[in-house]
Amino acid sequence: MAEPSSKTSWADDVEEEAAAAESMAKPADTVEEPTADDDATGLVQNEHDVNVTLADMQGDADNPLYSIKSFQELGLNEDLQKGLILMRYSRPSKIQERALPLLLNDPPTNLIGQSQSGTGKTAAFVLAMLSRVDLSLNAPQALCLAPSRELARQILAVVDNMGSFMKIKTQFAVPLAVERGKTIDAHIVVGTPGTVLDCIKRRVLVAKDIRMICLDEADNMLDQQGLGDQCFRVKAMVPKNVQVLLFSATFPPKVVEYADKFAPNANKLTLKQEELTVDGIKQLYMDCEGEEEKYQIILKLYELMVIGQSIIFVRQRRNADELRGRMVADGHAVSSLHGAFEGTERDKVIDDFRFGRTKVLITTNVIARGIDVASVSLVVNYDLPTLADGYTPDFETYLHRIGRTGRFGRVGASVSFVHDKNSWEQMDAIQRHFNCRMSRIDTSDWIQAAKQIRKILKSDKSAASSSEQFMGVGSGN
Ligand SMILES: Nc1ncnc2c1ncn2[C@@H]1O[C@H](COP(=O)(O)OP(=O)(O)OP(=O)(O)O)[C@@H](O)[C@H]1O
Repeated sequence: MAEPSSKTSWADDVEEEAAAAESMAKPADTVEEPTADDDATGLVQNEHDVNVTLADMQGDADNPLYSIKSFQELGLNEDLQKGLILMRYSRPSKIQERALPLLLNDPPTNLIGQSQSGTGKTAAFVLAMLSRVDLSLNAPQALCLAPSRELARQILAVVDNMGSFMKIKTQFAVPLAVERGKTIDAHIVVGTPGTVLDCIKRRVLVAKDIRMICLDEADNMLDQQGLGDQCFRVKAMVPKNVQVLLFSATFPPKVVEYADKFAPNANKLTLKQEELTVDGIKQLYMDCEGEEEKYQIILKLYELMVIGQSIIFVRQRRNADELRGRMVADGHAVSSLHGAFEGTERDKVIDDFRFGRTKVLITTNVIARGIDVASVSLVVNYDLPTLADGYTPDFETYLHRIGRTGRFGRVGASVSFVHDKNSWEQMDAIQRHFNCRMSRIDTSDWIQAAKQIRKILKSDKSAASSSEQFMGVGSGN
């Protein structure tokens, strides 16, 4: 495996997980890893302030949510169909409609699935996992790996909800979540790679019946030194004929090699670079005089606007702590979340936000990917995302960050702050990379600026991407 690239603070947060798992006490009875030569949480969320006209979008052939088939036609069993009714999913999105037949076909074939943020990739792989497990066998059969505790927890909730009418047993596998001295007999295990690897090595998780392994945010995991290595080690410890699923909104060229190695001969559902952005997310920017003015502008934004829920992304943990401290001192009710928080503390912060008890969340890249809170209508890039050098723009993270709004056809806006030569260059590069244009919000006239943002957030229908289409469906394309 080639040297993975170094990433931003997101990497710090997830690598902590890896380190924590490694440091868990190892009883003598551990499983030897093959060498390289061997080949309920019941989360629900509030949806206030969100308008969506799904029927129109699902009938529009150019929309990522478009579908021509029903879930029944996709051959899902009755219990799963009941689960979908419970979750109020009436029609599959394009990625669900395309991926499910490929995933459920026999003999099982690997799949690399790409689709824009918020278009329902989770349901696609969760339905596949739930369809493949044999409930009469009380042993782990499907593993789902995600890069953060929050995302693993969210996926687990989807498995539990969708599987409500099945006698499915699930297990959360993140640091300290697996009870000491117990062997995992759950059918589906969802966790972070370090903990899952540790469970297998300690024989807490017996991997011989694993038939499916799914990586969510696969590009991010395979691209990172610690996580990528752990994912490959987990895969080396499950049966060789396992069906591998890789899902993400982004698969940058530098990761394609790892993806092909991890999921050989896969069917591929991919997007072109210019199809990656969701048009329902209006991308804006604000021109700030300097670092201090960024703060004055964020205050103004929250004073003048009534925003459903919003996420403010900053570069590092200390920036999150500082910004939160200042905003709280200035009378704003904001919370913050980053990798230095303890597990249960992290759960509380994210749950408070998910249930609408808090409205503004300041965070690092730790929740840039996958987190699904429907009523987030604004994402602020207080600091634009960069690679570890602090200068090169991190295109994928930008896309995932803004994708925390505009979920499944909803309308949302992102505002990026630019304040110096570097941030201007980064913004330019992002626009060129995605062939998109960010609109300027004039902060010298706040009445106008507030009107402009309000108009965007109030529009009741997104113009979801018109150029979206899947390419290269077929083995090994
Ligand atoms: N067929 C459907 N009908 C209605 N809602 C759906 C359907 N499929 C998914 N959703 C909802 O759409 C939202 C986004 O789905 P999901 O989180 O799976 O997106 P994603 O593609 O994985 O996004 P990301 O790239 O950000 O991880 C969720 O709230 C989910 O419940």
